[in-house]
Amino acid sequence: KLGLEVGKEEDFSRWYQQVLTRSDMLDYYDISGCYIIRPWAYHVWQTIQEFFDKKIKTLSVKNCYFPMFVSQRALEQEKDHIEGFAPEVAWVTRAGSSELDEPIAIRPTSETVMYPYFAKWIRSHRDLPLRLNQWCSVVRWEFKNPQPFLRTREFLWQEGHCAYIDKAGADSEARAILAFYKSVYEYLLAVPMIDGVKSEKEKFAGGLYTTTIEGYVPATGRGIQAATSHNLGQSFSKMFNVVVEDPNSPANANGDAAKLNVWQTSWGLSTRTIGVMVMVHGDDKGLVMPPRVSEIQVIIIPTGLTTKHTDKDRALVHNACLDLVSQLTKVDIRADADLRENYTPGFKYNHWELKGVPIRLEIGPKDLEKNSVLSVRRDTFAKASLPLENIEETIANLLETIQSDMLAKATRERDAGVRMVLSWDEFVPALNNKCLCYIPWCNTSECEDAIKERSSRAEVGDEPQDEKAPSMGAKSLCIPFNQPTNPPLVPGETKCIQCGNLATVYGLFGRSY
Ligand SMILES: O=C1CCCN[C@@H]1CCCn1cnc2ccccc2c1=O
Repeated sequence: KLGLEVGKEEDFSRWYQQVLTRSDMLDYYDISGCYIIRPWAYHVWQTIQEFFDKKIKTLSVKNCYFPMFVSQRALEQEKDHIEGFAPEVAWVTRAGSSELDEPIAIRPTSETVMYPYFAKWIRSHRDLPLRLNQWCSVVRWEFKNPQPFLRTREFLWQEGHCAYIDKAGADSEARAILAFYKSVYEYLLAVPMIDGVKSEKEKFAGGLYTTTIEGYVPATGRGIQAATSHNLGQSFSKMFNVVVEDPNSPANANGDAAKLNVWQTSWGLSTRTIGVMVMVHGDDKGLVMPPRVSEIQVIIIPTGLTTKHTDKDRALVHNACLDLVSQLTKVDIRADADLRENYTPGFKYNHWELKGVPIRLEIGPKDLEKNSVLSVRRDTFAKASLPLENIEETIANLLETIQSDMLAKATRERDAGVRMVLSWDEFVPALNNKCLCYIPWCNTSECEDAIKERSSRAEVGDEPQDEKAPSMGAKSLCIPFNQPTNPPLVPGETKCIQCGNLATVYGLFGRSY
Protein backbone atom coordinates (compact mmCIF):
# COMPACT_ATOMS: atom_id res chain seq x y z
CA LYS A 1 0.00 0.00 0.00
CA LEU A 2 1.38 3.37 -0.97
CA GLY A 3 1.02 6.65 0.89
CA LEU A 4 0.23 7.25 4.54
CA GLU A 5 -2.76 5.92 6.42
CA VAL A 6 -2.55 8.50 9.19
CA GLY A 7 -2.26 12.28 9.22
CA LYS A 8 0.53 14.21 10.93
CA GLU A 9 -1.91 16.11 13.14
CA GLU A 10 -4.11 13.03 13.64
CA ASP A 11 -1.62 10.67 15.37
CA PHE A 12 1.85 12.12 15.26
CA SER A 13 3.91 9.16 16.48
CA ARG A 14 2.14 6.73 14.11
CA TRP A 15 2.56 9.25 11.29
CA TYR A 16 6.27 9.56 12.13
CA GLN A 17 6.92 5.82 12.08
CA GLN A 18 4.88 5.30 8.92
CA VAL A 19 6.55 8.11 6.98
CA LEU A 20 9.99 6.72 7.86
CA THR A 21 9.20 3.16 6.82
CA ARG A 22 7.10 3.92 3.72
CA SER A 23 9.65 6.41 2.38
CA ASP A 24 12.30 3.65 2.76
CA MET A 25 14.35 5.76 5.18
CA LEU A 26 14.41 3.12 7.87
CA ASP A 27 13.23 -0.34 8.78
CA TYR A 28 12.48 -1.91 12.12
CA TYR A 29 14.85 -4.52 13.52
CA ASP A 30 14.22 -7.57 15.67
CA ILE A 31 15.95 -5.97 18.66
CA SER A 32 13.93 -3.25 20.37
CA GLY A 33 15.42 0.22 20.10
CA CYS A 34 17.54 -0.73 17.08
CA TYR A 35 16.73 0.29 13.50
CA ILE A 36 18.12 -0.19 10.02
CA ILE A 37 19.17 3.07 8.37
CA ARG A 38 18.41 2.62 4.66
CA PRO A 39 20.08 4.51 1.80
CA TRP A 40 17.46 7.29 1.58
CA ALA A 41 18.29 8.36 5.15
CA TYR A 42 21.93 7.33 5.07
CA HIS A 43 22.57 9.82 2.28
CA VAL A 44 21.40 12.58 4.65
CA TRP A 45 23.85 11.41 7.32
CA GLN A 46 26.71 11.25 4.79
CA THR A 47 25.93 14.77 3.60
CA ILE A 48 26.01 16.00 7.21
CA GLN A 49 29.29 14.15 7.76
CA GLU A 50 30.96 15.72 4.74
CA PHE A 51 29.72 19.19 5.67
CA PHE A 52 30.67 19.01 9.35
CA ASP A 53 34.01 17.28 8.70
CA LYS A 54 35.03 20.13 6.40
CA LYS A 55 34.07 22.64 9.10
CA ILE A 56 36.08 21.02 11.92
CA LYS A 57 39.10 20.71 9.64
CA THR A 58 39.18 24.52 9.59
CA LEU A 59 39.83 24.24 13.35
CA SER A 60 42.62 21.67 12.74
CA VAL A 61 40.56 18.90 14.33
CA LYS A 62 41.83 15.47 13.27
CA ASN A 63 39.75 12.33 12.89
CA CYS A 64 40.75 9.15 14.67
CA TYR A 65 39.21 5.94 15.96
CA PHE A 66 39.22 4.49 19.49
CA PRO A 67 37.98 1.00 20.46
CA MET A 68 34.31 0.57 21.19
CA PHE A 69 35.07 -1.46 24.34
CA VAL A 70 35.73 0.14 27.71
CA SER A 71 37.24 -1.65 30.68
CA GLN A 72 35.25 -1.56 33.90
CA ARG A 73 38.18 0.18 35.59
CA ALA A 74 38.35 2.93 32.98
CA LEU A 75 34.60 3.44 32.93
CA GLU A 76 34.39 3.80 36.69
CA GLN A 77 37.41 6.04 36.91
CA GLU A 78 35.16 8.79 38.15
CA LYS A 79 32.09 7.58 40.06
CA ASP A 80 29.93 10.70 39.92
CA HIS A 81 30.39 11.19 36.16
CA ILE A 82 29.07 7.73 35.51
CA GLU A 83 26.59 7.12 38.33
CA GLY A 84 23.54 8.71 36.69
CA PHE A 85 24.24 6.92 33.43
CA ALA A 86 25.23 3.49 34.76
CA PRO A 87 21.85 1.82 34.05
CA GLU A 88 22.28 2.59 30.33
CA VAL A 89 25.70 0.95 29.96
CA ALA A 90 25.69 -2.29 27.94
CA TRP A 91 28.23 -4.96 28.95
CA VAL A 92 29.93 -7.87 27.18
CA THR A 93 30.21 -10.68 29.72
CA ARG A 94 30.75 -13.75 27.57
CA ALA A 95 32.52 -14.82 24.36
CA GLY A 96 31.22 -18.05 22.93
CA SER A 97 30.57 -20.33 25.86
CA SER A 98 33.24 -18.89 28.09
CA GLU A 99 32.62 -16.11 30.58
CA LEU A 100 34.99 -13.14 30.42
CA ASP A 101 37.14 -12.69 33.54
CA GLU A 102 36.09 -9.05 33.57
CA PRO A 103 32.94 -7.61 31.98
CA ILE A 104 33.71 -5.14 29.21
CA ALA A 105 31.45 -2.13 28.55
CA ILE A 106 30.40 -0.98 25.11
CA ARG A 107 31.08 2.76 24.78
CA PRO A 108 28.08 4.99 25.52
CA THR A 109 30.42 7.93 24.89
CA SER A 110 34.20 7.96 24.81
CA GLU A 111 35.54 10.26 27.55
CA THR A 112 36.70 7.31 29.66
CA VAL A 113 38.10 5.54 26.59
CA MET A 114 40.13 8.47 25.35
CA TYR A 115 41.31 10.41 28.34
CA PRO A 116 43.74 7.86 29.79
CA TYR A 117 45.53 8.23 26.45
CA PHE A 118 45.33 11.99 26.54
CA ALA A 119 47.23 11.67 29.83
CA LYS A 120 49.81 9.47 28.10
CA TRP A 121 50.22 11.64 24.98
CA ILE A 122 50.06 15.13 26.50
CA ARG A 123 53.29 15.65 28.41
CA SER A 124 54.14 19.25 27.63
CA HIS A 125 52.22 22.39 26.77
CA ARG A 126 53.81 22.01 23.33
CA ASP A 127 51.55 18.99 22.83
CA LEU A 128 48.57 21.33 23.08
CA PRO A 129 46.08 21.97 21.73
CA LEU A 130 45.04 18.38 21.04
CA ARG A 131 41.92 18.22 18.87
CA LEU A 132 40.41 14.82 18.00
CA ASN A 133 37.10 13.68 16.60
CA GLN A 134 35.66 10.29 15.79
CA TRP A 135 32.72 9.21 13.68
CA CYS A 136 31.30 6.09 15.27
CA SER A 137 28.27 4.51 16.88
CA VAL A 138 27.56 4.38 20.61
CA VAL A 139 25.23 2.22 22.69
CA ARG A 140 22.97 3.43 25.48
CA TRP A 141 20.52 0.83 26.71
CA GLU A 142 17.64 3.21 27.34
CA PHE A 143 14.43 1.90 28.84
CA LYS A 144 12.18 4.79 27.88
CA ASN A 145 10.16 3.89 24.79
CA PRO A 146 12.46 4.09 21.76
CA GLN A 147 11.76 6.37 18.79
CA PRO A 148 13.50 5.96 15.44
CA PHE A 149 16.41 8.42 15.10
CA LEU A 150 15.32 10.28 18.28
CA ARG A 151 15.93 7.70 20.98
CA THR A 152 17.66 4.49 19.89
CA ARG A 153 19.86 2.03 21.75
CA GLU A 154 22.60 2.36 19.17
CA PHE A 155 23.10 5.54 17.16
CA LEU A 156 25.65 7.06 14.80
CA TRP A 157 27.31 10.27 15.85
CA GLN A 158 30.53 12.16 15.93
CA GLU A 159 32.20 12.97 19.21
CA GLY A 160 34.89 15.63 19.43
CA HIS A 161 37.37 15.73 22.32
CA CYS A 162 39.92 18.54 22.65
CA ALA A 163 42.49 19.76 25.19
CA TYR A 164 43.78 23.33 25.67
CA ILE A 165 46.30 25.09 27.85
CA ASP A 166 43.73 27.57 29.12
CA LYS A 167 40.02 28.22 29.59
CA ALA A 168 39.92 30.71 26.72
CA GLY A 169 40.94 28.04 24.22
CA ALA A 170 38.17 25.71 25.41
CA ASP A 171 35.60 28.52 25.57
CA SER A 172 36.16 29.71 22.03
CA GLU A 173 36.32 26.24 20.49
CA ALA A 174 33.14 25.08 22.23
CA ARG A 175 31.31 28.07 20.77
CA ALA A 176 32.80 27.62 17.29
CA ILE A 177 31.60 24.01 17.23
CA LEU A 178 28.14 25.05 18.39
CA ALA A 179 27.98 27.48 15.47
CA PHE A 180 28.88 24.62 13.11
CA TYR A 181 26.06 22.53 14.64
CA LYS A 182 23.64 25.38 14.13
CA SER A 183 24.62 25.60 10.48
CA VAL A 184 24.14 21.84 10.01
CA TYR A 185 20.50 22.38 10.99
CA GLU A 186 19.87 25.78 9.42
CA TYR A 187 21.99 25.57 6.24
CA LEU A 188 21.60 21.85 5.42
CA LEU A 189 18.35 20.73 7.10
CA ALA A 190 16.44 24.07 6.92
CA VAL A 191 15.53 23.78 10.62
CA PRO A 192 15.89 26.87 12.87
CA MET A 193 17.69 26.54 16.20
CA ILE A 194 17.89 28.56 19.42
CA ASP A 195 21.37 28.47 20.91
CA GLY A 196 22.23 28.98 24.53
CA VAL A 197 23.70 27.48 27.66
CA LYS A 198 22.17 24.64 29.70
CA SER A 199 21.10 25.20 33.29
CA GLU A 200 23.15 23.63 36.09
CA LYS A 201 20.55 20.87 36.36
CA GLU A 202 20.49 20.08 32.62
CA LYS A 203 24.20 20.44 31.81
CA PHE A 204 26.58 17.47 31.42
CA ALA A 205 27.38 16.87 35.09
CA GLY A 206 31.00 16.04 34.32
CA GLY A 207 31.73 19.46 32.85
CA LEU A 208 31.96 23.19 33.56
CA TYR A 209 29.12 24.21 31.24
CA THR A 210 27.14 22.87 28.31
CA THR A 211 26.17 24.96 25.30
CA THR A 212 23.32 23.65 23.22
CA ILE A 213 21.08 24.21 20.20
CA GLU A 214 17.40 23.64 20.81
CA GLY A 215 14.84 22.83 18.12
CA TYR A 216 11.06 23.00 18.15
CA VAL A 217 8.59 20.47 16.73
CA PRO A 218 5.39 22.38 15.81
CA ALA A 219 3.25 19.23 15.52
CA THR A 220 3.81 18.33 19.17
CA GLY A 221 4.84 21.70 20.57
CA ARG A 222 7.87 20.06 22.15
CA GLY A 223 11.45 21.24 22.27
CA ILE A 224 14.28 18.95 21.24
CA GLN A 225 17.96 19.10 22.15
CA ALA A 226 19.63 19.04 18.75
CA ALA A 227 23.36 19.01 19.68
CA THR A 228 25.60 19.94 22.61
CA SER A 229 29.11 21.35 22.97
CA HIS A 230 30.68 21.25 26.43
CA ASN A 231 33.49 23.11 28.10
CA LEU A 232 34.54 20.30 30.46
CA GLY A 233 36.77 22.64 32.44
CA GLN A 234 39.51 20.73 34.26
CA SER A 235 37.37 18.08 35.94
CA PHE A 236 38.22 15.29 33.50
CA SER A 237 41.91 16.27 33.35
CA LYS A 238 41.98 16.01 37.14
CA MET A 239 40.18 12.63 37.01
CA PHE A 240 42.56 11.28 34.40
CA ASN A 241 45.64 13.25 35.41
CA VAL A 242 46.14 15.05 32.11
CA VAL A 243 48.85 17.48 33.26
CA VAL A 244 51.49 19.71 31.70
CA GLU A 245 54.05 22.08 33.16
CA ASP A 246 52.61 25.54 33.40
CA PRO A 247 54.54 27.56 30.82
CA ASN A 248 53.66 30.80 32.60
CA SER A 249 54.82 29.91 36.08
CA PRO A 250 58.56 30.11 36.83
CA ALA A 251 60.23 26.95 38.06
CA ASN A 252 60.32 26.94 41.87
CA ALA A 253 63.49 26.78 44.04
CA ASN A 254 64.43 23.20 43.21
CA GLY A 255 63.68 23.66 39.49
CA ASP A 256 60.30 22.01 38.94
CA ALA A 257 57.60 24.18 37.33
CA ALA A 258 54.01 24.31 38.54
CA LYS A 259 51.69 21.66 37.11
CA LEU A 260 48.61 22.60 35.11
CA ASN A 261 45.57 20.44 34.40
CA VAL A 262 44.53 20.98 30.79
CA TRP A 263 41.16 22.52 29.84
CA GLN A 264 38.95 20.24 27.76
CA THR A 265 35.94 20.31 25.47
CA SER A 266 33.70 17.57 24.13
CA TRP A 267 30.93 17.86 21.58
CA GLY A 268 28.44 15.55 19.84
CA LEU A 269 25.91 15.47 16.99
CA SER A 270 24.00 12.32 16.09
CA THR A 271 21.53 10.76 13.65
CA ARG A 272 18.86 12.47 15.75
CA THR A 273 19.41 15.21 13.11
CA ILE A 274 17.46 13.09 10.62
CA GLY A 275 14.52 12.62 12.98
CA VAL A 276 14.30 16.37 13.61
CA MET A 277 14.32 17.07 9.85
CA VAL A 278 11.50 14.57 9.25
CA MET A 279 9.34 15.82 12.13
CA VAL A 280 9.68 19.49 11.22
CA HIS A 281 9.23 19.30 7.42
CA GLY A 282 7.11 16.19 6.81
CA ASP A 283 3.43 16.49 5.86
CA ASP A 284 0.43 14.24 5.18
CA LYS A 285 1.86 13.17 1.82
CA GLY A 286 5.15 12.09 3.41
CA LEU A 287 8.69 13.41 3.68
CA VAL A 288 9.63 16.88 2.49
CA MET A 289 13.38 16.76 1.83
CA PRO A 290 15.50 19.91 1.98
CA PRO A 291 17.24 20.01 -1.43
CA ARG A 292 20.74 20.21 0.04
CA VAL A 293 20.43 16.79 1.68
CA SER A 294 18.13 14.94 -0.71
CA GLU A 295 19.73 12.05 -2.62
CA ILE A 296 17.43 12.88 -5.54
CA GLN A 297 16.65 16.57 -6.00
CA VAL A 298 14.67 16.31 -9.26
CA ILE A 299 12.61 13.35 -10.42
CA ILE A 300 11.54 13.37 -14.08
CA ILE A 301 8.39 11.48 -15.01
CA PRO A 302 6.98 10.84 -18.51
CA THR A 303 3.29 11.67 -18.76
CA GLY A 304 0.48 12.25 -21.24
CA LEU A 305 1.21 9.02 -23.14
CA THR A 306 -1.99 7.19 -23.98
CA THR A 307 -2.76 4.11 -26.03
CA LYS A 308 -3.27 6.51 -28.97
CA HIS A 309 0.44 7.31 -28.95
CA THR A 310 2.89 5.26 -30.96
CA ASP A 311 6.02 3.56 -29.69
CA LYS A 312 7.89 6.33 -31.45
CA ASP A 313 6.08 8.97 -29.38
CA ARG A 314 6.93 7.00 -26.22
CA ALA A 315 10.57 6.71 -27.21
CA LEU A 316 10.74 10.45 -27.93
CA VAL A 317 9.36 11.26 -24.49
CA HIS A 318 11.62 8.75 -22.72
CA ASN A 319 14.67 10.11 -24.51
CA ALA A 320 13.70 13.64 -23.57
CA CYS A 321 13.57 12.49 -19.93
CA LEU A 322 17.00 10.91 -20.16
CA ASP A 323 18.45 13.96 -21.90
CA LEU A 324 17.11 16.14 -19.12
CA VAL A 325 18.65 13.87 -16.48
CA SER A 326 22.07 14.13 -18.11
CA GLN A 327 21.77 17.89 -18.64
CA LEU A 328 20.99 18.42 -14.93
CA THR A 329 23.54 15.90 -13.75
CA LYS A 330 26.21 17.73 -15.73
CA VAL A 331 25.68 20.80 -13.51
CA ASP A 332 25.72 18.70 -10.31
CA ILE A 333 21.99 18.59 -9.81
CA ARG A 334 21.00 15.15 -8.51
CA ALA A 335 18.34 14.17 -11.05
CA ASP A 336 16.74 10.89 -12.01
CA ALA A 337 13.95 9.65 -14.27
CA ASP A 338 11.22 7.19 -13.34
CA LEU A 339 10.64 5.31 -16.60
CA ARG A 340 9.11 2.22 -15.01
CA GLU A 341 6.59 0.82 -17.50
CA ASN A 342 4.40 -0.91 -14.95
CA TYR A 343 3.31 2.17 -12.99
CA THR A 344 1.02 5.03 -13.95
CA PRO A 345 2.23 8.64 -13.71
CA GLY A 346 -0.17 9.22 -10.82
CA PHE A 347 1.26 6.31 -8.87
CA LYS A 348 4.77 7.67 -9.48
CA TYR A 349 3.76 11.17 -8.31
CA ASN A 350 2.58 9.70 -4.98
CA HIS A 351 5.69 7.57 -4.65
CA TRP A 352 8.14 10.46 -5.07
CA GLU A 353 6.00 12.80 -2.95
CA LEU A 354 6.15 10.21 -0.18
CA LYS A 355 9.95 10.23 -0.48
CA GLY A 356 9.91 14.02 -0.40
CA VAL A 357 11.84 14.72 -3.61
CA PRO A 358 11.99 18.53 -3.87
CA ILE A 359 11.07 18.92 -7.57
CA ARG A 360 9.07 16.75 -9.96
CA LEU A 361 9.25 17.44 -13.69
CA GLU A 362 6.48 16.03 -15.89
CA ILE A 363 7.22 15.65 -19.59
CA GLY A 364 4.72 14.55 -22.26
CA PRO A 365 4.29 14.87 -26.05
CA LYS A 366 2.61 18.27 -25.69
CA ASP A 367 5.52 19.57 -23.61
CA LEU A 368 7.96 18.47 -26.29
CA GLU A 369 6.01 20.44 -28.88
CA LYS A 370 6.21 23.54 -26.67
CA ASN A 371 9.80 22.75 -25.69
CA SER A 372 8.76 23.10 -22.05
CA VAL A 373 8.30 20.96 -18.95
CA LEU A 374 5.87 21.11 -16.03
CA SER A 375 7.55 21.51 -12.63
CA VAL A 376 5.88 20.72 -9.30
CA ARG A 377 7.47 21.80 -5.99
CA ARG A 378 7.19 19.22 -3.17
CA ASP A 379 7.11 21.80 -0.38
CA THR A 380 4.27 23.95 -1.72
CA PHE A 381 2.94 21.78 -4.60
CA ALA A 382 3.20 24.96 -6.72
CA LYS A 383 3.21 24.12 -10.43
CA ALA A 384 5.02 26.05 -13.14
CA SER A 385 5.59 25.43 -16.82
CA LEU A 386 9.31 25.93 -17.48
CA PRO A 387 11.01 26.42 -20.84
CA LEU A 388 13.59 23.71 -21.52
CA GLU A 389 15.80 26.56 -22.66
CA ASN A 390 18.36 27.20 -19.90
CA ILE A 391 16.60 24.61 -17.72
CA GLU A 392 19.77 23.96 -15.68
CA GLU A 393 19.87 27.45 -14.23
CA THR A 394 16.12 27.55 -13.75
CA ILE A 395 16.16 24.32 -11.74
CA ALA A 396 19.27 25.32 -9.77
CA ASN A 397 17.55 28.57 -8.76
CA LEU A 398 14.32 26.76 -7.92
CA LEU A 399 16.20 24.36 -5.61
CA GLU A 400 17.79 27.32 -3.82
CA THR A 401 14.39 28.95 -3.49
CA ILE A 402 12.89 25.78 -2.03
CA GLN A 403 15.74 25.46 0.47
CA SER A 404 15.36 29.01 1.74
CA ASP A 405 11.56 28.92 1.69
CA MET A 406 11.64 25.73 3.82
CA LEU A 407 13.85 27.44 6.40
CA ALA A 408 11.67 30.55 6.35
CA LYS A 409 8.49 28.51 6.84
CA ALA A 410 9.99 26.44 9.67
CA THR A 411 11.24 29.67 11.28
CA ARG A 412 7.78 31.27 11.10
CA GLU A 413 6.27 28.16 12.67
CA ARG A 414 8.92 28.08 15.38
CA ASP A 415 8.48 31.77 16.17
CA ALA A 416 4.72 31.17 16.42
CA GLY A 417 5.45 28.35 18.88
CA VAL A 418 7.61 30.35 21.29
CA ARG A 419 5.94 32.82 23.65
CA MET A 420 7.04 35.39 26.17
CA VAL A 421 5.38 34.26 29.43
CA LEU A 422 5.54 36.85 32.20
CA SER A 423 3.30 35.25 34.82
CA TRP A 424 2.83 31.72 36.14
CA ASP A 425 -0.83 31.45 35.24
CA GLU A 426 0.06 31.87 31.55
CA PHE A 427 2.73 29.16 31.67
CA VAL A 428 0.83 25.85 31.66
CA PRO A 429 -1.81 27.09 29.19
CA ALA A 430 1.03 28.07 26.85
CA LEU A 431 2.55 24.58 27.17
CA ASN A 432 -0.86 23.03 26.55
CA ASN A 433 -1.06 25.27 23.50
CA LYS A 434 2.01 23.55 22.07
CA CYS A 435 4.31 26.45 22.91
CA LEU A 436 7.77 26.86 24.35
CA CYS A 437 8.10 29.74 26.82
CA TYR A 438 10.66 32.42 27.52
CA ILE A 439 10.21 33.17 31.21
CA PRO A 440 11.94 35.55 33.65
CA TRP A 441 13.73 33.03 35.86
CA CYS A 442 15.90 32.92 38.97
CA ASN A 443 18.07 30.21 37.37
CA THR A 444 18.13 27.88 40.40
CA SER A 445 17.78 24.09 40.33
CA GLU A 446 15.16 23.91 43.06
CA CYS A 447 12.99 26.36 41.12
CA GLU A 448 13.54 24.29 37.99
CA ASP A 449 12.33 21.19 39.85
CA ALA A 450 9.25 23.08 41.04
CA ILE A 451 8.48 24.24 37.48
CA LYS A 452 8.69 20.64 36.27
CA GLU A 453 6.44 19.44 39.06
CA ARG A 454 3.85 22.17 38.75
CA SER A 455 3.62 21.84 34.96
CA SER A 456 3.14 18.09 34.60
CA ARG A 457 -0.53 17.60 33.72
CA ALA A 458 -1.18 15.39 36.76
CA GLU A 459 -0.68 18.58 38.74
CA VAL A 460 -3.16 20.62 36.83
CA GLY A 461 -6.37 19.44 38.52
CA ASP A 462 -9.36 19.19 36.28
CA GLU A 463 -7.60 18.89 32.88
CA PRO A 464 -9.17 15.94 31.03
CA GLN A 465 -6.58 13.24 31.82
CA ASP A 466 -4.97 12.36 28.52
CA GLU A 467 -4.73 8.58 28.98
CA LYS A 468 -2.34 8.22 26.02
CA ALA A 469 0.40 10.15 27.74
CA PRO A 470 -0.26 12.15 30.89
CA SER A 471 1.90 15.02 29.74
CA MET A 472 5.35 15.54 31.15
CA GLY A 473 6.41 18.64 32.99
CA ALA A 474 8.38 21.44 31.39
CA LYS A 475 12.18 21.36 31.47
CA SER A 476 14.59 24.21 31.01
CA LEU A 477 15.87 23.84 27.44
CA CYS A 478 18.48 26.58 27.57
CA ILE A 479 19.34 30.06 28.72
CA PRO A 480 19.43 31.67 25.28
CA PHE A 481 22.53 33.61 24.31
CA ASN A 482 20.17 36.00 22.59
CA GLN A 483 18.17 37.17 25.63
CA PRO A 484 14.71 38.57 24.83
CA THR A 485 14.57 42.33 25.24
CA ASN A 486 10.84 42.94 24.91
CA PRO A 487 10.07 43.44 27.70
CA PRO A 488 13.59 43.89 29.05
CA LEU A 489 14.45 41.94 32.18
CA VAL A 490 15.29 44.51 34.83
CA PRO A 491 17.96 43.14 37.18
CA GLY A 492 17.01 43.70 40.79
CA GLU A 493 13.39 44.23 39.83
CA THR A 494 11.95 41.55 37.49
CA LYS A 495 10.71 38.54 39.46
CA CYS A 496 10.97 34.83 38.64
CA ILE A 497 7.47 33.74 37.57
CA GLN A 498 7.63 30.54 39.62
CA CYS A 499 9.20 31.41 42.93
CA GLY A 500 8.96 35.21 43.03
CA ASN A 501 12.65 35.66 43.73
CA LEU A 502 14.63 38.05 41.58
CA ALA A 503 14.93 36.85 37.99
CA THR A 504 18.47 36.92 36.61
CA VAL A 505 17.84 35.49 33.13
CA TYR A 506 15.18 34.67 30.60
CA GLY A 507 15.03 30.86 30.44
CA LEU A 508 13.57 28.91 27.53
CA PHE A 509 11.28 26.22 28.96
CA GLY A 510 9.10 23.57 27.33
CA ARG A 511 8.01 19.98 27.21
CA SER A 512 10.70 18.11 25.31
CA TYR A 513 11.92 14.86 23.77
O1 LIG B 1 27.31 14.82 25.00
C1 LIG B 1 28.49 14.68 24.78
C2 LIG B 1 29.12 15.03 23.50
C3 LIG B 1 30.01 13.96 22.99
C4 LIG B 1 30.91 13.40 24.08
N1 LIG B 1 30.19 13.08 25.32
C5 LIG B 1 29.44 14.20 25.84
C6 LIG B 1 28.73 13.89 27.18
C7 LIG B 1 28.01 12.56 27.18
C8 LIG B 1 27.18 12.44 28.47
N2 LIG B 1 26.76 11.04 28.66
C9 LIG B 1 25.57 10.65 28.14
N3 LIG B 1 25.12 9.41 28.26
C10 LIG B 1 25.86 8.45 28.93
C11 LIG B 1 25.38 7.13 29.05
C12 LIG B 1 26.14 6.18 29.71
C13 LIG B 1 27.39 6.52 30.26
C14 LIG B 1 27.89 7.81 30.14
C15 LIG B 1 27.12 8.79 29.48
C16 LIG B 1 27.58 10.16 29.33
O2 LIG B 1 28.66 10.55 29.77
